[in-house]
Amino acid sequence: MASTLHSFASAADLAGSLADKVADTLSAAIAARGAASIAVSGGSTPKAFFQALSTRDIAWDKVTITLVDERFVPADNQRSNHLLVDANLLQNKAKAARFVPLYQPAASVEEAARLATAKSAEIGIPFDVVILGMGGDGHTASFFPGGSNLAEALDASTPRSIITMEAEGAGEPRLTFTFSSLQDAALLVLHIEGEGKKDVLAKAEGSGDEAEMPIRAVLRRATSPVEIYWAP
Ligand SMILES: O=C(O)[C@H](O)[C@@H](O)[C@H](O)[C@H](O)COP(=O)(O)O
Repeated sequence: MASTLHSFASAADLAGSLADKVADTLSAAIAARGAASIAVSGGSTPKAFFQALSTRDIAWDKVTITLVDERFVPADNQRSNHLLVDANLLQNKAKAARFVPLYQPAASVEEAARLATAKSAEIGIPFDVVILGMGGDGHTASFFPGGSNLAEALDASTPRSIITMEAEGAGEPRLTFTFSSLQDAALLVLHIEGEGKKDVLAKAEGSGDEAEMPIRAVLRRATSPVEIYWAP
């Protein structure tokens, strides 16, 4: 599917503009069906965007927030994406939103994925908003090159679910929504910052296997247009 690049002079300008766009999309969903959903990424890039979005005046009590992926660590662990969202997005007006975690206290990451899949089923499909990031290796969500379940994660026929992923660059075992769960969001955003990530994007947009740079699956096969938000 087509992608559109939205370039901004600064990260602050991007954060404000993306917060406005997401708030408008969530409000339109609430107006249409009384509810809205958003799945966000972790990492370092989205912090300013989360803080800007948390101040937007929308019916947050009608919004469900979840994560596109999570490290298999509890929410009090510094590596937790839940902790990042709690500290930066579930603040201010957005405190009223419902949050659905991916991490589940379970004997194994596989059992946690089964529990998380069951809990996420109540969110409804497709997501109204999905915010993806991208690593320097071309991963997105927890679709890492060489990942233990990468083929299953990227297969469009894999049912919408949360699966596990282990990979050299991932740190802890991961819990990740599948490509099929994310790729048809009403608003599908890839949020990247810095010249380095722009170079990675240019390489990903070129030829090569999806397995080498899994973001390619989104850029090439997502049914929704990909809105790329970039700032230096
Ligand atoms: O759990 C995570 O780390 C994210 O979901 C991951 O996919 C992230 O979006 C990229 O790794 C980019 O991370 P940065 O924004 O820190 O570069």
